[in-house]
Amino acid sequence: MQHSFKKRVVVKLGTSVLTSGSPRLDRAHMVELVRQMARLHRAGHEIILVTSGAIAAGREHLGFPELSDSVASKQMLAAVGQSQLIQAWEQLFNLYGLHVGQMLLTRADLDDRERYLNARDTMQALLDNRIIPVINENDAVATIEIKVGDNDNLSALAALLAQADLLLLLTDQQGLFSADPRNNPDAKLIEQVDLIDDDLRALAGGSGTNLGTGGMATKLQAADVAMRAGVEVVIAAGHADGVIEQICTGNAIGTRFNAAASGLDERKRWILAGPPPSGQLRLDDGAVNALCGKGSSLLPKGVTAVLGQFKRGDALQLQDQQGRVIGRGIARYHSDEMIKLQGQHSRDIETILGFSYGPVVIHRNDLVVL
Ligand SMILES: Nc1ncnc2c1ncn2[C@@H]1O[C@H](COP(=O)(O)OP(=O)(O)O)[C@@H](O)[C@H]1O
Ligand SMILES: N[C@@H](CCC(=O)OP(=O)(O)O)C(=O)O
Repeated sequence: MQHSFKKRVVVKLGTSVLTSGSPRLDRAHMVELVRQMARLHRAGHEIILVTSGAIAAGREHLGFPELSDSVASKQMLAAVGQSQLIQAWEQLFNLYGLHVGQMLLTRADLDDRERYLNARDTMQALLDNRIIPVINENDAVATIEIKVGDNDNLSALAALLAQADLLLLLTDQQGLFSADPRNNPDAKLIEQVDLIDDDLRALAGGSGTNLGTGGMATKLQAADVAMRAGVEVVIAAGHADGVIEQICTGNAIGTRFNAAASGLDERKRWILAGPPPSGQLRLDDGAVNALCGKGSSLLPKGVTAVLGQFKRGDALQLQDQQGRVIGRGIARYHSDEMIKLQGQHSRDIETILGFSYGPVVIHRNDLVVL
């Protein structure tokens, strides 16, 4: 095996790959995937596994019980299945003398900066000790409000948390096609993507089965976040021969999303990964140019509208006059204060509010332009 440089790789295995489309975990195929990951690990790469399949494994372990479609039933299946799943991974990696460490995450663990840093430190400690982090969403306890909701987006967040070089989204298709190949036999594989725009998003449908969550749509969301943070992304078939090794050694396979030229620093990765926006700011053209072109901070003068209720420290979405999203940032002022400051000069902040947290409403260190 030829390896140009040692990579930190997040491998996301969808339910579709782990069950091979059947109602059971396909343990024979899991062995093959572990063999590839273990070989890469031995060659010096660092592997982080994001595994789906807890709910499928729970169903299988309980003998396919007749259950209602309630959240509680799914949580019960996830609780049973997650322990089956982690045992399977532990046993399989043990065959190669490797240990795994389980990290069950929810969005709440990543939104809060303190908890995000804790999770990052745990991941780093596992990797420093050559242990394979095995990640899934904490489905057994996570309610809809605090869930990431799908493992594609969760794996992108894991890639940001770990500052990975590469994210592999392995699924039951060869990659992203010009239409869902399940209903469009003429659909063509898209081999290379430099920019994810609305036209591309329109091609990506939901899951074609009731096993997977999110389909290609969530894979594109994940790829978008990861590539902006400087992580290369490949969507490929989990059953293609030696797929993980092939991708890690640079072979063209599946759909490759080129990473943005420069990665983001640690705090900006968290802004991108972390909190869903609590509100929006609409900006005038001058402010949009200053942010996008010159990397400036946002001054109150450039804000034309304040939408939503937010506190100082909350994440905000930034839009241009046409409502297009141009970035994300952390608010320096409360929404009530921001309303009073919009369109005003920075030197008047103290007079208007009776205090000041400084002349900018979002500092450039707290800002990610998309
Ligand atoms: N443009 C597209 N290209 C490829 N697959 C697509 C596309 N649009 C929708 N899909 C569907 O996405 C499915 C893969 O996602 P999903 O079922 O969530 O699997 P996983 O368990 O691997 O996450 C495919 O089986 C396919 O039916
Ligand atoms: N966390 C869930 C899987 C959620 C999910 O996104 O599934 P998939 O689309 O198959 O990657 C589970 O372990 O069953």
